[in-house]
Amino acid sequence: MTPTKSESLATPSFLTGRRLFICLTLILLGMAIASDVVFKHWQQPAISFTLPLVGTATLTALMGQWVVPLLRRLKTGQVIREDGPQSHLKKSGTPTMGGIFLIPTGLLVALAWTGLGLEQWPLRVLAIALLTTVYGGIGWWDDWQVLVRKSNKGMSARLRLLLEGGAALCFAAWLLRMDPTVTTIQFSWGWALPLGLLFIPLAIFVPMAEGNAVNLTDGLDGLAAGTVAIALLSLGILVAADFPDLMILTAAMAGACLGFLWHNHHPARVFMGDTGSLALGAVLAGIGLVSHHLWELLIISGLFLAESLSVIAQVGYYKATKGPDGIGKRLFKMAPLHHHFELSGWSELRVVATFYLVVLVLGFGAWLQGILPQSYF
Ligand SMILES: CC(=O)N[C@H]1[C@@H](OP(=O)(O)OP(=O)(O)OC[C@H]2O[C@@H](n3ccc(=O)[nH]c3=O)[C@H](O)[C@@H]2O)O[C@H](CO)[C@@H](O)[C@@H]1O[C@H](C)C(=O)N[C@@H](C)C(=O)N[C@H](CCC(=O)N[C@@H](CCC[C@@H](N)C(=O)O)C(=O)N[C@H](C)C(=O)N[C@H](C)C(=O)O)C(=O)O
Ligand SMILES: CC(C)=CCC/C(C)=C/CC/C(C)=C/CC/C(C)=C/CC/C(C)=C/CC/C(C)=C/CC/C(C)=C\CC/C(C)=C\CC/C(C)=C\CC/C(C)=C\CC/C(C)=C\COP(=O)(O)O
Ligand SMILES: [Mg+2]
Repeated sequence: MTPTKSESLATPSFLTGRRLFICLTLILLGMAIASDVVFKHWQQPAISFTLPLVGTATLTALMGQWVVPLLRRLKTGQVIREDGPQSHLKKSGTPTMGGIFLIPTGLLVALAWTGLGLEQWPLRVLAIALLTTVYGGIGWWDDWQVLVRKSNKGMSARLRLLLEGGAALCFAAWLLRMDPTVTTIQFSWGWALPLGLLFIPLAIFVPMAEGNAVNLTDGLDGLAAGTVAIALLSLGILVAADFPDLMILTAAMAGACLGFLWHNHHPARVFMGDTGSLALGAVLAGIGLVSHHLWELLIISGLFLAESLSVIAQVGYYKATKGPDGIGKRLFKMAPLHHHFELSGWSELRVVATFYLVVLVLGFGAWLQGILPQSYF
């Protein structure tokens, strides 16, 4: 029987959450192995993508076997917002705060691996781990407030942005002392932009932007963990040559996302919550800032940027078009962007698979634009 329009828009029959998870695992493994071959990491296995990726993925998946039931017992069931997509109401009660095992596992493996494997004190990894932990703590507090208040109103947005900004400022201060050359933004084709002290507001903006953007993206089963895993590996490939410690951090955190996806792929048994999403944005931002790869990070983060811009545009347009009745107009069926596709008849799986593809293309584009000869521009 031919599928109706909505069914054909919904999910291709072969696509299931588990198959999408397996497909993503194979893609990430392929990216890691190919990069290890190109960089000849086999000569020194401690410095590789594949081993920390696989090791952390396995560890995180095993951790989840214990933590997910614990979160369920602790009644950390997600409060689903009434004004979100109605299709999400059936997710009510899914344990959230899954970031409490995703983030520490990835960071601890990265610290141990770089400390032992590189025989150097992983100061850069430690600083990024600290920023990530603070952002995860802010997210955890927000998740906790939501659970305690049984409403989707967490910590006030103002307080949250203040705490995020403060943490980012401390990180920026450390970074400027550690590496004053970081104030010159490197673009491709030899272009550079010396920002001087203007680097400080940018360095505050990036972690806040990435953290909140990943938080907004964290709205469908497996969406945030999968897209961030791709983004991390894509960034890791770009920094591998000059920053082996940061390469290992990207592989470990991508592995943690992959292990988390074992529990979070559709239908999700756990959500990462703001605990995980804010932290994952922070780790992306920290690596981009420390490695002088903000331009490439911006390209790789294109989907996260689109999700944020969709919210900003929707709210701004709604407020600008409010009539006497206080009702405004909408640019999208619903923001963030993934909800717009859901309300357009796409199944959750179809949106997630498409968004994975988008981030893969962006990651490839970030790499390609860096190797194109300068003569082209
Ligand atoms: C504000 C925002 O963007 N929130 C999004 C963000 O929420 P967050 O708290 O981080 O979400 P959680 O992490 O707590 O929950 C995640 C949920 O995601 C699912 N999930 C997660 C992980 C996973 O593995 N699987 C999953 O399935 C699960 O359901 C979880 O519960 O991120 C969320 C995830 O992406 C987004 O869903 C949140 O977006 C919601 C829908 C939202 O409110 N977005 C706004 C941009 C918005 O306004 N959207 C409207 C639709 C809602 C609406 O009509 N709102 C009214 C009332 C607004 C007033 C109130 N929200 C407020 O803050 O004052 C409305 O009038 N909105 C219009 C557009 C508006 O702008 N009004 C302004 C404020 C005004 O002046 O009136 C839309 O786009 O139409
Ligand atoms: C866009 C950009 C680069 C701006 C720079 C801003 C700045 C301060 C610059 C100062 C220095 C200067 C003058 C620079 C000029 C030269 C320049 C711009 C160089 C560029 C160098 C470069 C390549 C930078 C790239 C940096 C980078 C990687 C950016 C990441 C972009 C991204 C992924 C997202 C951006 C999102 C965005 C447009 C704004 C985010 C605003 C923000 C911090 C938070 C808003 C969050 C939001 C939309 C909604 C809040 C609701 C929520 C998150 C949750 C729900 O809340 P509740 O329901 O639980 O209450
Ligand atoms: Mg959230």
